Amino acid sequence: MTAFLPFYMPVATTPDLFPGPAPGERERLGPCAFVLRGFALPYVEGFPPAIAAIEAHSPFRNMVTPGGFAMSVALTNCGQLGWVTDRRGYRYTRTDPGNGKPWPAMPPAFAGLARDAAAATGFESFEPDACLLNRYLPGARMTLHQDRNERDFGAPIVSVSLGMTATFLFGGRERSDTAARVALYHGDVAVWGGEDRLRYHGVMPLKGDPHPLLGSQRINFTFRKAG
Ligand SMILES: O=C(O)CCC(=O)C(=O)O
Ligand SMILES: [Fe+2]
Repeated sequence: MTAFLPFYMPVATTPDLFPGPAPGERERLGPCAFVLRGFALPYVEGFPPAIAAIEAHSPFRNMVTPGGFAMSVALTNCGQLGWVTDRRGYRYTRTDPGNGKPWPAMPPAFAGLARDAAAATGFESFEPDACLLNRYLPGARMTLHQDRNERDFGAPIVSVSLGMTATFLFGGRERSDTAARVALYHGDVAVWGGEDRLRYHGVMPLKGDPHPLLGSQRINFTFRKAG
């Protein structure tokens, strides 16, 4: 079980604007799964305008699952491929089904963050072609699932958290495996790949205090090599 212990235990939390473990810490969730605390912080200054530009082109929307339920998380995409769901299933598309146009380009700063986080956890030359943006308002959640609509499971998943703190669930290869609960704070980056690539994961209903910069929401970017 040692592989599932964090490299470093969290240190005292900062009581003010940015709660949670100190930036720079690395926690290990599995042999090839990590949380890099605060890794995104040096990159995020230009992110709010970039998100606004993506949103102006391809708004966040609550898509419907194949089972007919509207997701509580609202999503949009940037990059060559975008993840979508409707009654026909889950898949990647080159165009936004809302407007028929290609998804907005992935800003170079987003791709740079994804590459650097992947390299920092041993996944060299990660070139994401898809960036899913998830917006959680209080109460929104993501049930346990595997990310398995990508063509090649050789590339990792790089997942960036911004805004309100979330409780991330990181389970095993089977849906019934017990999931670890990991608080993800503004600026944290989770990376999982290799033998951990198909681990079940999800997010508990969002609750708690608004974030000083982003208010009452959490935005998650999930970078993938989909095509
Ligand atoms: O919001 C998160 O942290 C996880 C998102 C996720 O698992 C997904 O979009 O597939
Ligand atoms: Fe996922």
